[in-house]
Amino acid sequence: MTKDIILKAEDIKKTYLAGEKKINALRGIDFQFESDTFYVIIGKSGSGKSTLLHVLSGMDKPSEGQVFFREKDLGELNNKQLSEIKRKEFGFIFQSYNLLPELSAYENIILPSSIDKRDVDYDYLRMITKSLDINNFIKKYPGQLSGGEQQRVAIARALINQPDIVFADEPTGNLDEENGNEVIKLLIRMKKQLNKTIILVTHDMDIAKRADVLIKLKDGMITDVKKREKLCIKN
Ligand SMILES: Nc1ncnc2c1ncn2[C@@H]1O[C@H](COP(=O)(O)OP(=O)(O)OP(=O)(O)O)[C@@H](O)[C@H]1O
Repeated sequence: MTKDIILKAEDIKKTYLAGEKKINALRGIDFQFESDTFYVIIGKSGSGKSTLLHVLSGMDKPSEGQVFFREKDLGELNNKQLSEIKRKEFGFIFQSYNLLPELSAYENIILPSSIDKRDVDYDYLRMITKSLDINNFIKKYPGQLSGGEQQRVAIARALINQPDIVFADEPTGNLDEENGNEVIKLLIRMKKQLNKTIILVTHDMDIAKRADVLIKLKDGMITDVKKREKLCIKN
């Protein structure tokens, strides 16, 4: 079965200026991301992983090259159109969870819908909170939750608007091994259940082994791409 191309990077370059010095964080990235696939981007510190995730997700602009979400060139969109895509079609998960401490888990989860003044789809909400096993602490506040529980709430929040793509930047970076594994298991389960594309950045080789497609970055360039058949590991 052929899958849709959902996101496309064409000759992406990103240069930062640090004083007089030019840093070539991305040096020509070409890649097509398909729907319903778990991508892991791996590489050493400074190889450009976070920069690539930021550019792919419209959080930052490339210095050169184009990013297409479906047929739309993100660089051609105005701020309003871009924020709409980021709110409705993309979900974000960060290492630091980024939950609002004064809101309960439930209020944090539905926040993206409230911001958009959208009705919450309660059947969908029930399905994701059940799958992520959140219901027994849904009324608690982030300060009352463990790191793993907070990250599960953050995953539910990233999924509430039923995005096509979830971008995750080191989502297990603040978790111990057991909770980190649980979060990855849940992300993979949500991907299968909801047919999402996940693009995840990590240093962790154990997570990398679970990717459908593993992308290796070195010095701002893709040096290797491995598909699951070749990874030969089952989830
Ligand atoms: N805002 C910035 N200003 C200047 N240089 C930057 C900026 N952001 C990143 N860089 C530089 O760009 C290069 C790539 O950084 P990036 O954060 O994308 O790497 P990374 O692979 O995600 O690293 P890590 O695994 O440590 O998070 C590095 O040399 C970094 O120092």
